[in-house]
Amino acid sequence: MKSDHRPATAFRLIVTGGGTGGHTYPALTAIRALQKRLSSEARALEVLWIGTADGLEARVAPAEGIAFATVATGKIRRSSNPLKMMSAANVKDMARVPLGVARARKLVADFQPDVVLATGGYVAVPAGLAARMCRRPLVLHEQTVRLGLANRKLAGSATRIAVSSESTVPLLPEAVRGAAVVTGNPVRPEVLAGNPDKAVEALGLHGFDRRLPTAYVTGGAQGSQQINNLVRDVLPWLLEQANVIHQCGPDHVDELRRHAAALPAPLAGRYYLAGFVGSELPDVLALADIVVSRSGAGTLAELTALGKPAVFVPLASSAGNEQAHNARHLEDAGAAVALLGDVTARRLQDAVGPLLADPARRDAMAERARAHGRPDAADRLVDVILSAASG
Ligand SMILES: CC(=O)N[C@H]1[C@@H](OP(=O)(O)OP(=O)(O)OC[C@H]2O[C@@H](n3ccc(=O)[nH]c3=O)[C@H](O)[C@@H]2O)O[C@H](CO)[C@@H](O)[C@@H]1O
Repeated sequence: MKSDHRPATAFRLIVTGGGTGGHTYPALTAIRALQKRLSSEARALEVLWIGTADGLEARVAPAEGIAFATVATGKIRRSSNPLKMMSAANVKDMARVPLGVARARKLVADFQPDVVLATGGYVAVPAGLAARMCRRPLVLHEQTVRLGLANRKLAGSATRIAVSSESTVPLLPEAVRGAAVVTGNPVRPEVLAGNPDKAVEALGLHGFDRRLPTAYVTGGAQGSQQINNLVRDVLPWLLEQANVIHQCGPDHVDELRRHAAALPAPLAGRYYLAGFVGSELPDVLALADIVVSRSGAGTLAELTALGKPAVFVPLASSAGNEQAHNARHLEDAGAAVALLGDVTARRLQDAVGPLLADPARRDAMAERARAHGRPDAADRLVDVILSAASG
């Protein structure tokens, strides 16, 4: 018998963005949330991710079974010195931009997406421009308070600009403000579902003293030399009162391990070093009573969605000093401690010590952090994508 029910056509999405975790994970989370929404309507999703060969997205997308294509991009190294801006590396990279746009244009023309979603990072520029050339709806997602460089370039071409904070809207150029929608910054759902005991098992943390609080120290995907040095300087003191999981960046593990070899036995058992925390991240966050961290937008979205007391050591050279802004914003809300300016080991001790000693203070801070979380950000971004597709 002939059925009247023809399968609805698949929704076709091109995602572009990446480089760091801050641009990659929101894209991944949006894809998964869109998939879930569409499958509840018995509709399929077809996705193509356009990224760079050496960014985090080149590992994340294929691991999730997402079709992945690369384009040449121009990574412009910012400098206040105009001579440095014209460095050989910058000039060479700028020359690659037209190549990237041409390739992206072909990819977009062939794939015919319903929407192109750009989540920032310099790779987003060619595919974003290609969306406009091929007259496909372009949705930008911005994680930070001020638009990043790629999103600034694309803002004039965007159908919608999804932003993570209300305070972004007045900072947008007036001509594009009408396209802004506040969604929040999507957090991977698994990050919100960690289990502390699993972290102990998976990482073999059997030397941890569970009567003590646990501190998770993280410098972002590459690690932070500054945070590593600070922690190294206070390590014996810190381990007297806490277990410590220290994510230090893949390039710094050996050096820190050599340093830790001098720790006496009970303290050494309470110290766990990792270059990068992969699938265990949710469980590590669940185990953590406090977090010492850079204040990138992705990390902040996760810590506020979870409600974790944090001590932030912002990256001073982040674009527009946005990490300092992020950290100060949460400190003003009583949800974190922000160590701005010159951070010494003494300042870190003075910030971390009272928190480790006072569970009630940690709880109050966690509560205030949670008030800033937006666990529904992925769903809101899906609404924006679907509405952009329907014109
Ligand atoms: C140096 C730089 O340009 N930083 C920017 C970059 O941050 P960057 O990507 O470095 O940092 P974010 O805090 O935004 O995101 C890091 C992500 O990686 C995850 N993670 C980290 C370490 C680890 O071992 N395992 C792991 O999974 C974190 O949980 C988080 O999801 O993009 C952010 C969002 O646009 C900006 O706010 C930052 O200023």
